[in-house]
Amino acid sequence: MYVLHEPLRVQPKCRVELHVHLDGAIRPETIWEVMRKKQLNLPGDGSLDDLKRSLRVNEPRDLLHFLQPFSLFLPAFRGDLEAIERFSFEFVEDQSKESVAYCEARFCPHLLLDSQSTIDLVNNDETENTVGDQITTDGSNVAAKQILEAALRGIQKGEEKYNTKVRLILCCIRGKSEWSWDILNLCEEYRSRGVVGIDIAGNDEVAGEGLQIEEFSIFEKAKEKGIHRTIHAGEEGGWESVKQALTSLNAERIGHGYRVIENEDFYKECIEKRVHFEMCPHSSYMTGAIKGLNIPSKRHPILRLAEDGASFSINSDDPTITGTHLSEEYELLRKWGFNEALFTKANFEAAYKCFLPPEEKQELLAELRKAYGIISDNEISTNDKTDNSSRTKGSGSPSLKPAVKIASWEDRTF
Ligand SMILES: O=c1[nH]cnc2c1ncn2[C@@H]1O[C@H](CO)[C@@H](O)[C@H]1O
Repeated sequence: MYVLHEPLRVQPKCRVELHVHLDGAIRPETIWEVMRKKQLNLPGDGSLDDLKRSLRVNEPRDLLHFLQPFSLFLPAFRGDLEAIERFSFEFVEDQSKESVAYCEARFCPHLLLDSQSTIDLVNNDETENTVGDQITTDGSNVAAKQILEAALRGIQKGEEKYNTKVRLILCCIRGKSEWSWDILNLCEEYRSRGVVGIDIAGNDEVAGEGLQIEEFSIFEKAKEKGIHRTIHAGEEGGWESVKQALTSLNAERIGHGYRVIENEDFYKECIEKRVHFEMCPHSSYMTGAIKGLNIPSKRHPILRLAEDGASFSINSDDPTITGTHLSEEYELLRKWGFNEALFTKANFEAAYKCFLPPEEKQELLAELRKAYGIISDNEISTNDKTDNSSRTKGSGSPSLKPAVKIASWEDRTF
């Protein structure tokens, strides 16, 4: 139960976001400027409006289609440390405006290697590869390490200015196993310098055979080394991919995971084990994840998770592509009947499940308690905090039950 000194309100620094792609959250204005400066082909008549239209995915199709716009704008940033630092800095400013106290942003430095290592994720068309610390003699080939450091510089400057804490998760990419060891090494090397975890993103269709044997050993190693792990699963892949992420890949959290509800027994097991799901409402439509759900009910899985007291967070995924930010995610959920108690719970869940070291996690929790006017930790009915035996089936508190008004995604209003 929540004890409040005053009515809940969205005030600065009361949200925690765990799933947003740094390269999927670049401002269209910045993309436009950088592309113009480099005289790269802009879509349509070259205006910012036409670029925005091309970046945004409006029709729910599939993940492949959803990821298409990345090939339009990522080349503009490849190997450009200044531009990478800039969008990372701007990212923190944008997060601060979204009332975010703490955020874990993810990206794959290798996707931003310069043009010598051009890779088109959508067409899987690659010319040449470089890894971690290779730099050509003329200095033109920027290494993954430098890309990462540029992002970290931008983030640090942003943090100092806007007082929103941001840490990075580095993504392995499906079908790009050759980068994965390098990514693990970067996670280890930069663990006390802003990197808090490892992920697997990308598209199964491009990868063809899905995960390679590499990923299994890498995630085993990550566990051994105490590197935190989250994995994209149950978005395009079925509930089995969630199971694989948890059992074979040692995932601590699941990126998306909507399709977990396709298997009732496994879903219940996840609830019992307090598996955390990083939910991204708008993108869940645009990637076709919701359309493809193999369940009789037409309700969005987040409503089910909320009712069942599951551990989940609310996230924006790829604002550049969806055209929506965190506030719009909250707005959508509010239309579906989410109340302030549910939002509060989701933010505390995110804080408990975040990858910060224990001391910093405690600081974050204290900051949240202050923001929400909560007196004591014992009053917070989040899953990690509460003794399970004292919780009834469901959220544990009637006040946390959403009064779901819009129950089917056919009724959704964007
Ligand atoms: O929803 C998603 N599912 C899977 N992969 C994604 C999603 N959004 C972005 N990326 C991929 O992750 C890379 C690193 O940030 C992005 O470049 C994009 O290709």
